[in-house]
Amino acid sequence: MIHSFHIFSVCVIEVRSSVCVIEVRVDWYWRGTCCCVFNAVLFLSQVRLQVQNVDKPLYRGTYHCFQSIVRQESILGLYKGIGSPMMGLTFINAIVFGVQGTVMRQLGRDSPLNQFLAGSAAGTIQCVICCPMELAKTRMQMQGTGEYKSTRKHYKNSLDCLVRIYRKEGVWGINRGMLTTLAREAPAFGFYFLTYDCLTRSLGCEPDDPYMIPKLLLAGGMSGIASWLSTYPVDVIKSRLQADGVGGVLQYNGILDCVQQSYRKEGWRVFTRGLTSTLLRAFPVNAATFATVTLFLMYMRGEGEGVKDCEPAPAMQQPQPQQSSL
Ligand SMILES: NC(=[NH2+])NCCC[C@H](N)C(=O)O
Repeated sequence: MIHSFHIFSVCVIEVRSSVCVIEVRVDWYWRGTCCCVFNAVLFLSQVRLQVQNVDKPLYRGTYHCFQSIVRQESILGLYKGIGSPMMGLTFINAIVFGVQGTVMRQLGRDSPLNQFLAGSAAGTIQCVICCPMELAKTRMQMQGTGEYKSTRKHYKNSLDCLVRIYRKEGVWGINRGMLTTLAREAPAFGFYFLTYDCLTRSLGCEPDDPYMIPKLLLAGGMSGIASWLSTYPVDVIKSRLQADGVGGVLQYNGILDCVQQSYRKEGWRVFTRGLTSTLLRAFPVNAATFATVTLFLMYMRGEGEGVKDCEPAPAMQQPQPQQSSL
């Protein structure tokens, strides 16, 4: 059910205050499952490499990380922490594309600055879900490894993790890392939509173009990579702050202390830890996400098959009220 919800979220677009949903074909169910599993497995190596203790490193790189996890925690170890993204991504994607479209309509003019501002607004609002979701994911992924071995069975699952943190630390506790999440997501989503808008315009993604879908996939994948590269160092600090305390001992006294300790111990390279697996994941996941949403919006604008006389619009332009017929 959660897998279909995941694809459902990419198809649920807020259009003119009415939510329209297209039929989700069965084969998209399995694409959603693969997308979520691919997402979670690469998210796992990203966090493990970002947070591991440099004095006693467990992993030498992305591939060694996969090998070690399969050998020490079985193939199921790769799916640690999959629960929270499976639940959270449903609502995050729906919020992101709904808010971005609404803000673009409010801003009126489709310009690069407005694309960046609308994306930043979407990235800021979705942090309400993204921060607790990534806190649970990070803690589930880190428990039972390295110096966290003693916490092997501390949390039963992602929901149990959030409930325990809430009972012990209240609302502040489940929003640990919110400042760094906002510092990462607001600019990242601005670049996410700005890059996609610029690339789809320069590639000329027109409905009657035989290469439209490959161009949409390329533009979406590059937008995901550009957005992660834009604020990746902030993501490393966020992961370290959210993992802090899993073994019971708090290592950092806040964001600045985490930055200073990390840089002092490991140099500037610390801010690229886990970047390979992040970029390996960012391209296909965002290629699929943006292509699906764009094709859906084209369908809603009546630019689909057989409709040739309409004026091609920017890829992410929302349909006019009279076109939203669902
Ligand atoms: N932190 C970011 N780069 N956010 C923008 C991309 C978000 C996208 N849902 C992904 O997970 O790749």
